Parts: sequence; C-alpha cells; structure tokens
Amino acid sequence: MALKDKRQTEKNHTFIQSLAHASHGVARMFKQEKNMRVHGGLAILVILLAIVLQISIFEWYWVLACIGGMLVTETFNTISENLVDLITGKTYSELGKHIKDMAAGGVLICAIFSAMIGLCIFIPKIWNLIIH
Ligand SMILES: Nc1ncnc2c1ncn2[C@@H]1O[C@H](COP(=O)(O)OP(=O)(O)OP(=O)(O)O)[C@@H](O)[C@H]1O
Repeated sequence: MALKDKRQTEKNHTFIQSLAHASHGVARMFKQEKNMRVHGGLAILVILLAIVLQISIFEWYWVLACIGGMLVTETFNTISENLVDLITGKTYSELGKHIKDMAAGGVLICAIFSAMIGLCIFIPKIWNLIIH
C-alpha cells in the first residue's frame, strides 16, 4: 500500500501510490518550511482579493501562474536545501552555500516578477474603487 511501508526504496507500483507519496511531499514541505506556509497564506489572500475585485479570466490566468510559479520555485529551493544538508551533513561548504543561495535567488526572482504582475492587475482596480 501507499505509505504503509515507510522504508520503501523501489519504484511506486501504482498511480495512486505515486499520488500518495507526492501528497506526502507537499504536506511535509508545508510542515517543515515556514516560507512555504507564508507563500500559501499569501496565495489565499491574493485569491480572495481577486474574487472580491472580480478580475477577468485573462487576469486569473496570470494570478494562478504566479501562485504556481512561487510554490514550485519554493519547492525546488526546499529540495536544494535538503540535498545540500544531506551531502554536507551540515558542515560548511562553499559550493553548498552557492547552491542554497542560488535556489533562494530563484524564489526571489519569481517573487519580484509575481509582485510586478500583481501590481499591474490589482492597483488599477483598487484605484478605481478609491476614486469612484
Ligand atoms: N552547508 C552549508 N555550507 C555553507 N553555507 C550554508 C550551508 N548551509 C546553509 N548555508 C548558508 O546559510 C543560509 C541559510 O541556510 P538554510 O538551509 O538555513 O536556509 P533557509 O534559512 O531555510 O533558507 P530560505 O530562507 O531560503 O528557506 C544559506 O542560504 C547559505 O548561505
């Protein structure tokens, strides 16, 4: 069965088993990573704001793409951190530092572009609400 054998090292046998392990990975990330919980919380706030401001279907595409981009880049950041810790055993490594810093940089780049897209979508609508 999916997660019963916690010491499984062979390939998953069924799609359900793959899905169960993937879901476990997502749950683990939210439990382990504070930043992932922050991104999740911000995603919920943005979705609520989008509903309240009744953004267009085209704008929803961009908002959902940004949310997905943020969660995926944070996922790869977490994977990089875990891999570096696994390999270095938490001893200092110049290459380990570069890998962790670059992975975090990827999240930062995605966050900057997501924020710019968010501002382009939401600021005009909020401005309209203020002046009308
Ligand atoms: N083994 C290591 N060797 C060298 N530098 C390291 C090592 N582990 C961590 N660092 C440095 O410490 C920083 C913080 O590492 P840590 O694994 O705690 O990430 P974090 O605080 O979870 O990062 P983020 O805020 O991106 O989630 C890294 O960005 C890196 O500069």
